Amino acid sequence: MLSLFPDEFDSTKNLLPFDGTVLYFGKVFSNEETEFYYSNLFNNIDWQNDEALIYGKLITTKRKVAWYGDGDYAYTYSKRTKIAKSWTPELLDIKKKIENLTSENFNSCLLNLYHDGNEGMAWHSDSEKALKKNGAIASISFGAERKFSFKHKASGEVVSLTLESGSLLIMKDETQQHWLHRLPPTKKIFAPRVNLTFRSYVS
Ligand SMILES: O=C(O)CCC(=O)C(=O)O
Ligand SMILES: [Fe+2]
Repeated sequence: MLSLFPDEFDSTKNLLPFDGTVLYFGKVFSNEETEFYYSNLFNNIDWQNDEALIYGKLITTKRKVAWYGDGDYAYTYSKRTKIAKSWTPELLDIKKKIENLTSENFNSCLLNLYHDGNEGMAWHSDSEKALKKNGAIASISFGAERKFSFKHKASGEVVSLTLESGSLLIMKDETQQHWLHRLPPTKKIFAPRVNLTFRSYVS
């Protein structure tokens, strides 16, 4: 499609055809902010190797993760429990900006560090019981551009887009009930990507 404004995205247009809402805002941070947050988060976040229990075996992933929030939430993910750390000033600034842009509120953030295209995230939905039902999840990307896909659980229909550095994506309404999402691995990307998913937990 030909567009006069190829860098602008209609953040009111739902990318999903049914059963949920996904809005892509494109780049919402300036190039300077994007560079600043990328290196700040890369260097200062308390990154941990993710651990998952898969068929009873403890697996350590190459991708690194961190969890920050308002309170010391205990968060169970892949059957491992983690306690949220207190916000850094930069994470709070990002959270405020995203809350203003989306008119949503978030109380925690799961961060992912993908060192290169070999690392990704398999099909899943973010629908743990502790998450607010049908609450919005805001996904912010800094660093390498990566493809991101949704797959409808019943029909198998797939919707894909590219997540740019400095961009914001929102998943809300029944999205997590009806759609899986993933970050496919790729042989073509050699640079790291930092991803932040702001979420709302109920205690
Ligand atoms: O890295 C991404 O863009 C997605 C991460 C994700 O789906 C998650 O943390 O649940
Ligand atoms: Fe997810």
